[in-house]
Amino acid sequence: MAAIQEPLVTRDAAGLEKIILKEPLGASAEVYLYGGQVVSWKNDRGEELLFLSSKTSFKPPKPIRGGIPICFPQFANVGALEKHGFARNRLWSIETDAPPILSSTNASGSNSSRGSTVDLILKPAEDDLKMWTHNFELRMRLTLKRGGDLAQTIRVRNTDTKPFTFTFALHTYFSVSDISEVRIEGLETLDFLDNLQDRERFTEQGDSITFDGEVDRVYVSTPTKIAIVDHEKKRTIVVKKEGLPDAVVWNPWDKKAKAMADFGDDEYLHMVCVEPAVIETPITLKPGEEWKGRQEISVVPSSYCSGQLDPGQVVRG
Ligand SMILES: O=P(O)(O)OC[C@H]1O[C@@H](O)[C@H](O)[C@@H](O)[C@@H]1O
Repeated sequence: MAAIQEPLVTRDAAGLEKIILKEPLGASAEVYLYGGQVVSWKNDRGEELLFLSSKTSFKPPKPIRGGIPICFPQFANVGALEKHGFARNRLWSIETDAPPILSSTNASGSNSSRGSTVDLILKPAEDDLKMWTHNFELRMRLTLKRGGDLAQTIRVRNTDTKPFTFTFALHTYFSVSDISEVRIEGLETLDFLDNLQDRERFTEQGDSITFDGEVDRVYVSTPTKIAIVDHEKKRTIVVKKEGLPDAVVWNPWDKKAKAMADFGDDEYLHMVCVEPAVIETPITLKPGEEWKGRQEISVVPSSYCSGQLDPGQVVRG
C-alpha cells in the first residue's frame, strides 16, 4: 500500500491558502487549490488539464475564471441568488476530521491510501444565511489518485430544521489545444436545454458535439461517462460521474469572450467547460439528510481512441 501523501499547505501574503496535492508515488502529477478552489491539475507528463484564464482574479469574493468552480446552491440564474450561487466565491476550510464517505464501490476515492487527498468544507456565513436561509455543510474531497486521475466527491448535508432544495454543478474548465479540433462524445441523441434560446428543449442530432460557435447547453439525463476528444493534443479526457445526471457544455466563443473582463479575447479557443450537474430535477434534502455527487477525470492518449471512440462504448463503459 502506498504511503499517504499529505497535502502541502502554505499561505500567500494576502492570507489565501494554497494547497498542493502530489502524486503519491512521486510522479509529476499535481493538483493545486487556491482559497479552496481547484485551479490546476497536471498529469504524469506535467501537462495541464484544466484551463485557467490569464486574466482571472484571485481575490474572493470574485470567482476564479477556470479550474473547477462549485456552483451551489444554484446553477446559473435559475433562482433568486447570484449567478451560480455563492459557494464559488467563498473561502473553504480544510477539514482534518471529515466524516467517512460511504460508498459501495472500491473506486470511490473514499480510501485515502489510494491517493493524495484533501477534505474541504464550506458552511454558510451570516451574510449567506440572509440570502439563502438554510444551514448546510458542503464538503469536497479531492483525491489525486495513483497514476494521476483526479477524483472529486461533493457532499451536501442539511443541518437545518427545515428541508431545502438546490441545484448544483462542477463547473469544470478543460484546457484544449484548439476548440475546433475538439469533440465531445457520450451526449449524442440526448435532450438538452439551450441556454441561448430561453432554455428551450431540443434533441441532439449529430454523432458527437463539435464547435463552430457559442454553445451553452444543459444536457439532461446523461450517461455516467463523457469523453472530450482533443485531436491536436492526441488525448482524450474521460469524465466519469455519479449522482450528477445532467451535464452542461459551454464555450462562450469570440463575442462573449470579448465581453468578459476576466477572460482573454482569444482564450475561448483553448477551453471547453463540461460540467457534471443536477439542474433539471433539483435535489431536496430533509433535515439531517445528505446528498453526494462525484466526478473522476482521467486522461488517455488519443491513439487509444484514434478519433473513433465508440459513443456506445463511452455510454456503456
Ligand atoms: O460567467 P460565469 O458566471 O462564470 O458563467 C459562465 C457560464 O457558465 C455556464 O455554466 C453557463 O451555462 C453559462 O451560461 C455561463 O455564461
